[in-house]
Order: sequence, then C-alpha cells, then structure tokens
Amino acid sequence: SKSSSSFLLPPGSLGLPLIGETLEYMKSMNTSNPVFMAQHRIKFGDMFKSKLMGALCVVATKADTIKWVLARDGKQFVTGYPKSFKGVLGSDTALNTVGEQWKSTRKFVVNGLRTEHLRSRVSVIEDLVLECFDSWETKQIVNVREETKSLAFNIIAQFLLGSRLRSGPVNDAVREDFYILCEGLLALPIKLPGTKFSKALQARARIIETLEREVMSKPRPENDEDHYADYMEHTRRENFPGMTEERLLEKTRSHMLGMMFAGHETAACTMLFAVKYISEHPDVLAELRAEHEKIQAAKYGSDSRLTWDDFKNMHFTQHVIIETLRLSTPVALLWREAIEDVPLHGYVVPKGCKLACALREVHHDPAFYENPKQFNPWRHQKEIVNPANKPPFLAFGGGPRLCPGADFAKLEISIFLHHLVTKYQWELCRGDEVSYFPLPKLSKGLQLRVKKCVKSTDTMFETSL
Ligand code: HEM
Repeated sequence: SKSSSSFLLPPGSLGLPLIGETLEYMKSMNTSNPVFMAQHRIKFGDMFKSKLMGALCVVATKADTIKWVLARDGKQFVTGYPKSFKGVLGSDTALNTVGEQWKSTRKFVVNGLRTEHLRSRVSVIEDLVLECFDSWETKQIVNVREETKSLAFNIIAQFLLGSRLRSGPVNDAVREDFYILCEGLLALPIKLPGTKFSKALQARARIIETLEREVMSKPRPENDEDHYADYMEHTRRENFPGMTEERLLEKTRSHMLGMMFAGHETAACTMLFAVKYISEHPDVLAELRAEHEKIQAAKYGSDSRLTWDDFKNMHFTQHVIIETLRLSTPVALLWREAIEDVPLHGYVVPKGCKLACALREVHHDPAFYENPKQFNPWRHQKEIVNPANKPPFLAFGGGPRLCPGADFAKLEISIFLHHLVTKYQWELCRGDEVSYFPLPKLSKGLQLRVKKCVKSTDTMFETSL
C-alpha cells in the first residue's frame, strides 16, 4: 500500500513545507558550480528522496539506474514533468502524453525527422544560418546568446510552419512571447498577476492567437511546411474516440508549442556553449577550423552550399557537439512518475511518486569521464576506437522517449559551426558568469568582438580586451 511503501523511500531531506528543497536546488544551479546533487549524494547516497518543483521525488544520479528507469517508460513509469509544464504548454505535448496518444504523436514526429527529410532540409537550415551571419557583417560585437536564440527559433519555426513564419514582425512577436513562455515553464505554478507563470500563460494565448490569425489562416505556399495542418490530419486519421474538433484544435496547439520548446532552447544553448568552449580552447578551434576548411576547399569555391554528405564528414564537429552537451547538459533533470510501487536498490518508489533522473551527474561522473570538468572533444575519439569503453551519454535522454530531434539538432549546430569558423575570427569579451538554471546560461550572453575572415589562414586577434 502507499503508506507502507513510502516507508521504504531512500534517505533524504524534504526541506520546507510546500516548496521542499526547490529553492536550494535552484540557488545551487544558479551558480557556476552547482553542488546540490553532490552534497546530497555525500549525505544520503546515490539515490535520495527530496521535494523538488513542488513534488515528492526520488532523485537518481547513477547511469545504470537512470537507464533502467528510462527503459521502463510506459511500463512502471510515465512522464512526470512539473505542473507548470502542463499548464504552460498544455497537456498534449509529446513530453506530457502517455499511452496511445503519445504513440500516435511520437510516430508523427519521428516520421518528420527521418534522415530523408533532414537531408532535404540542409539548404533551408543553411539559408537561415547565412542570414544570421550576414547580419554580423555590420556588427563589431555580437551577443551570441541573442544570435543563437533567434537562429534556433527561426530554424524550428521554419521546420514547423515553413516560410510563413520567416523573419519579420510576426516572427518577432511570436519569438518574444515564446521567450516569456519558456520563463514560466519551471516557475512555481501560481496564477497571480505578475508571476512568471501567469505571464507565460498570457504569452501562450497571444502566440496561439497570432499564429492562427497571421500564419495558419494564410494558404500554404507550394512545397512549404505546415506541421500544424499535417498533425491535425494525422490525428484525425488516428480516429481517437471522443476526439471533437475543439479537442483536436487544443491538442494541435499544445503539440506545436511543445515542438517549438523542445527544438529551440536546447539547440540554442548548445550552440552558445559550443562557442564558449571552442573560444577558450584554441587547439579545439584550430582542429575544428581545419575540418571545415577542408570541406570548403573540396567544393572548389567558397560559395558552394553544404550537403548532407558534408555533414556526415564533420567527424570532429560531432565530438565537439557531444562534448559540449556532456559538459553543459542542457536538460539537467528528466522527470518520471511511478505508476506502481517500483522496487529499486532495496527501496521502493511508491506509486504516484516522481523520479528525477539527474543527467548532469552522469556526465560529470569521474568513474566514466576522466577530468570531467575539462572540455576535451578528443575523449570521444577514443570511444570510437574502442566502443566497449563508451561511457554513458544521456543528453538526449534514453529509452522509448529518446529525443527524436537529436540528428536535427546536430545538423543545425554543425551548419552553424561551419559558417562561424570559416567566416569569422573573434575575440571573447570576458566577464561572463556561467549558471545552469533552468538551462545553462551566461550572465552577459557571451559577447564576441568579431572580424570577417579575409583568408582562411588568418589567425585569431592578438590583442586582448
Ligand atoms: C541539443 C538539442 C536537444 C537536446 C539536448 C534535447 C534533449 C531531449 C531530451 C533529454 C529528451 C527526453 C525527455 C524525456 O525523456 O523526458 C527530448 C525529447 C524530445 N525532444 Fe529533444 N533535444 C534537443 C533537440 C530537439 C529538437 C531540435 C527537436 C525537434 C525538432 C526535439 C524534439 C523533442 C521531442 C518532440 C521530444 C519528446 C519525445 C517523447 O516524449 O517521445 N528535440 N529531447
């Protein structure tokens, strides 16, 4: 029973009434060296109970436990994101649905992100990347956070709605509201005027209203994307009992917002941190530049466009991306909820209890990663030489819900890095503080003093700011 099994929860602390240890966790993640998890592990062990984001939970920090839990999605666990997630995005995003509804949405999303589709998207993504870099020509200092946020937004917007949401006032309005929406996702779900949660709900309503008035009501240009209409059509065909048109509309709205969220902040954050790390490691930048200059040189002219095969040849770039994801781990916690009493390491995760998978802890575990705080893309080369030594890498999750957008994200980040290192040289303006809540961020957004490459062999600036 619930009462007897809760007796078998692992040791831990439940903190203050209602909010539990949420503020302590957030405070720690808002520093450059979050120690909340490490300190709890020392005190209570690798699996401990806590109260985070308003819910009693068991926190798992070891790779094997996390992989085991993720593999049991839909069997002993279901997705268990905080209330604020459902409130802001709606309960029909892939991340929030379970059972047949989730399978149907998953099928649709995975199909849209298959290699054949990605292959045909290379040039559209490259157009948007080039648009971003063209705008750097008139700037001496660029703020990488702003640039990557708007680039990643434009890429996912193009993927979902094609050219109808291309840059312009509608794009700006939706994007600005989308940032407000994201701020409310992990806020306490308090609907009082002025709270982040309330502002996020208002932003949600405005986004839907704008999209439906300015985008969806306009005819779809030939060969253009319309994820919205296609998703509706797909769901209609699935013929779920009791699916009224109103319900279908709400489901589609929620799915669209979920896709925008899933495909935007994480990718933007990875681009931002990749730029930070490569700027701090000239040896990595040199090898990265060499890889991309080789790709460019093989095209017999710098104006030639990238192809899927070029992407497949960006081997070192993939190590840089994976290492950036390992070190920064954009999604630090994955949330599940037990649907029955689940015995785990001599304890019981009782039915209804949340389980938080601490991915960051896995990626910083010295048992798997030597010098885990060091940025070292070459460490992933060794794994290829000996796959048996492959350490756990969970930045894209695992089990049935493994991120379906992983290749899409790697593609867009690779194209971004290609044009960055072949077109620009830069110098880092120092003074940024790193913190990690809700996603990894930099206090000043990473400012670069940029200079267009005159010839590919130019070296970095000599002067320091
Ligand atoms: C570097 C970029 C990205 C990272 C680090 C990332 C990370 C993740 C993680 C950890 C999950 C699993 C969540 C869970 O199990 O609870 C996930 C799920 C998901 N991601 Fe990504 N993601 C990225 C990019 C993308 C992109 C570009 C898209 C879309 C184009 C996308 C779409 C999704 C969707 C729809 C899900 C839900 C899957 C499901 O519940 O079945 N992601 N992502």
